[in-house]
Amino acid sequence: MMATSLSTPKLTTTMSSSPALHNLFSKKLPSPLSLPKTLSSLSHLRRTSTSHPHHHLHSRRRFSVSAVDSGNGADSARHYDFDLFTIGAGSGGVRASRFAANFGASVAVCELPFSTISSDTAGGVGGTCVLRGCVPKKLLVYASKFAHEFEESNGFGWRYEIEPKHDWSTLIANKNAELKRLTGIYKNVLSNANVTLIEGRGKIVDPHTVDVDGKLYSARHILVSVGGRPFIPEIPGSEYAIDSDAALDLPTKPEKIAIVGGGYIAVEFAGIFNGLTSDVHVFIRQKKVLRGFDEEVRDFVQEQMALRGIEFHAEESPQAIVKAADGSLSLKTNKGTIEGFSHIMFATGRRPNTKNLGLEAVGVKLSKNGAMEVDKFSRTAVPSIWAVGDVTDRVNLTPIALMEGGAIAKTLFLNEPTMPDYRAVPSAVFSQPPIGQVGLSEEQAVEQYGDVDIYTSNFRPLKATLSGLPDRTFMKLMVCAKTNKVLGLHMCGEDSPEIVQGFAVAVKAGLTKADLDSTIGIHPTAAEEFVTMRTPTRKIRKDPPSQGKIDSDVKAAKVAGIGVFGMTAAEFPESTDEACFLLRPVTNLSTSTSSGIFLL
Ligand SMILES: NC(=O)C1=CN([C@@H]2O[C@H](COP(=O)(O)OP(=O)(O)OC[C@H]3O[C@@H](n4cnc5c(N)ncnc54)[C@H](OP(=O)(O)O)[C@@H]3O)[C@@H](O)[C@H]2O)C=CC1
Ligand SMILES: N[C@@H](CCC(=O)N[C@@H](CSSC[C@H](NC(=O)CC[C@H](N)C(=O)O)C(=O)NCC(=O)O)C(=O)NCC(=O)O)C(=O)O
Repeated sequence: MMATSLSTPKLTTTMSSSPALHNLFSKKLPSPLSLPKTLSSLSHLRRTSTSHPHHHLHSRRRFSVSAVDSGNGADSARHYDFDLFTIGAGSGGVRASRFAANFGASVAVCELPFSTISSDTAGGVGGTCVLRGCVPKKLLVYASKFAHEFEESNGFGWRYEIEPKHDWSTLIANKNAELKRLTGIYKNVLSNANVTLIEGRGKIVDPHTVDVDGKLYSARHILVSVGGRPFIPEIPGSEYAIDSDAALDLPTKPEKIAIVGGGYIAVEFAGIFNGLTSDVHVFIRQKKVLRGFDEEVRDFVQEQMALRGIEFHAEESPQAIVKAADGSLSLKTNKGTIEGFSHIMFATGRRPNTKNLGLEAVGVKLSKNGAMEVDKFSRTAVPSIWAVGDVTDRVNLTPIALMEGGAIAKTLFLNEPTMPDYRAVPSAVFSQPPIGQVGLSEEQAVEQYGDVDIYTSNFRPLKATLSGLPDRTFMKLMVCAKTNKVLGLHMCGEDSPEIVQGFAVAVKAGLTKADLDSTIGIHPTAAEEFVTMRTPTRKIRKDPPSQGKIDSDVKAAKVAGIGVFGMTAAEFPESTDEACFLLRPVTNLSTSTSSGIFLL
């Protein structure tokens, strides 16, 4: 999976609203009271199966044929083929389906046949993350990193009799074999959970019926988890462009590639192809990459990538692609034409995969970019139809789809109405060097809190002293001047995703700067910098202390709670910090333009 974007808004404390955040928070929740009464019978069955694990299947059957009012428009006397029918076996769909089955529900999931490239007729169990996103991308990142490591090794005394050569076809064949293994594993995961897998294209024909290639299946609940697809803007010659699906499965290595876009996918693939020794040009319509990320991190990563040989073309928008007689491609932009590309890749965002699913006909509401609109429990306007993952265009990341899928299963089949928790979502960009981050950027922290202490460390890592390469590492903390809470923690440098995952636990648990100061470093590591930053690089104070406007706002928030669009104070986290972390994920939402919290 890849769940979604960088058109990230500047957060404000006003009522200005991000469409995506609005989606996330403004929907009126069908009262938990209207959740299926079947929940109580399921909960009973679950207890039965817990005490007698081997009675699990028996329990499931009894549940699936039970005729109980579902409170979701289901006919109480009706028999359904399944309690849950899931369309799409990606991260969110697999998670929801197998958890629901473990909770005693009878579950089917339909998915298209396996292919490395998605289309209207091909997909595969595992979905975007496993087959066309996170996993193959990371494998290619691993492949490409060796080039830098070979270079680093020289300063440590390594000599190669011949230059290491890379064999593209070995990499792609091994990667594809791994994808086939993984799709097999995911099929087993489903069958071990007693989920029925149906191969084919699902289309909703009524609120309780799915048509899979002409065969009808009825279900008490339908879950749509079909993900998204790469989006290429229509410009003359766009048929010559490749997207990320194709870029992960090219028959030959690009000699010279143009990558259009400055988001996650663009910077990750720029690193991949650069490491594998292609000549890489990145075209961004902004001044710099990764809109929505911390400004210093954006500058730093772009500078480091440029030092490794990637050429950035800032403020250049694509206008046309022309194919020459020799097969080479030219990219025409607002600033001129660059010739001689073997490949032109567009990494210009992804769109929800909602075409031809029958959604609008049954009353499901779609947003302007085709995303399914859902409430805080991932339920659509049609009470029996639910959606999770990238198809809802909330926070388009695999772990979020997993969380949403797990929450649905609990809500429907464990009698535990569960809202996904979007606070302090950490994320990484597997650029080279990679980025890890959790919480607010400096810009967001200042916007939300006013008085913020910024700690930064920009250093030459130990490894670079002998490698002689110009590699540096950048780390940054945003600390609330009033509460001492760590509002944001960012790192760009080797291993930063691995390092930040650990710190994200602490940030979610309410990490303060004092906690960091009292922690002993592990020496010598890059990570120890986070516990040895003693002096703020700068202290930002929005108002003179006596005027105290921000002070009183923050106090008000603490006393009265915080609202985020449609959420009531009761539903919302009590602390200001949590509210701001809740907003953080919008940096991953492609359609957002602005967002905010308001104080009650
Ligand atoms: N490591 C991870 O967690 C990863 C996550 N993902 C997920 O996948 C989603 C899709 O990634 P990605 O495709 O990079 O999308 P993003 O939305 O992150 O970035 C799209 C980029 O394309 C630019 N762009 C959009 N339209 C045009 C256009 N018409 N002409 C020129 N430039 C354009 C945008 O510019 P502008 O900034 O001006 O809008 C932006 O730089 C991400 O949102 C992310 O959540 C993907 C890969 C890895
Ligand atoms: N994190 C490790 C392991 C990677 C990993 O988790 N690999 C996955 C495949 S890709 S990842 C695909 C993704 N899985 C996950 O994200 C794993 C999630 C975590 N373990 C958890 O339980 O939350 C997913 O779609 N999950 C659906 C679901 O869990 O229901 C796997 O299944 N490996 C088995 C194997 O190799 O034998 C790494 O990066 O090295």
